[in-house]
Amino acid sequence: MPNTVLLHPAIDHGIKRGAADFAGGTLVCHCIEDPVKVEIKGQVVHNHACGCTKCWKPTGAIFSVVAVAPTSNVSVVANGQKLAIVDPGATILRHACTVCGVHMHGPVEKDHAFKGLTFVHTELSREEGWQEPQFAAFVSSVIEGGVHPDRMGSIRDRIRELGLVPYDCLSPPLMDALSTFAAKKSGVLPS
Ligand SMILES: N[C@@H](CCC(=O)N[C@@H](CS)C(=O)NCC(=O)O)C(=O)O
Ligand SMILES: [Zn+2]
Ligand SMILES: [Zn+2]
Repeated sequence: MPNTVLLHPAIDHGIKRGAADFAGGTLVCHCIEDPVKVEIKGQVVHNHACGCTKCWKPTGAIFSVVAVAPTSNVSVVANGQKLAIVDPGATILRHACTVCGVHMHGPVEKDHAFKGLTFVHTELSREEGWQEPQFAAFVSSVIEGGVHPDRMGSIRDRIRELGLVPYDCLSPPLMDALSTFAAKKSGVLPS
């Protein structure tokens, strides 16, 4: 029987490769009137599916698709007065539209391996050529979002079928970056 598990509309029909020379684009929230717009200069990196409960997902999706861009490449260009920070205590300062609920940009500003990067959802842009998702992160966390644990086998099978590796935290290079940051901070590694 074919695997009919739906993860996220941007990947459910197969993953489309991004363009190497992509110039960037504009994210637009779901408001019909006065939408918030966020401009990203250049390509994103580390695009991935995320199963955690904190990342924004379109209606019906069990995964988020989220990437990062250098914060200096990200600017709010319209209706920024509608944005509010979802959780000021979180590492990722997710700025959501207070009318439609869509998360528009999430900078990391505290002392952290990802400081200087902003988390963004490229599906909010009409431009084509954004980097495609590279892996699936926080897969087990979809259970915390309400997915029955019995579905995890077919969910991981579908992720692999799409050509992604399912991880229950971040990918090994990103986990290594977090641990390298911690080791430098504690003095175990020279900084
Ligand atoms: N199991 C937790 C995991 C949350 C989590 O750690 N999310 C990751 C991936 S986005 C993270 O780095 N969060 C930092 C933050 O939310 O600021 C959940 O699903 O709520
Ligand atoms: Zn909105
Ligand atoms: Zn997440």
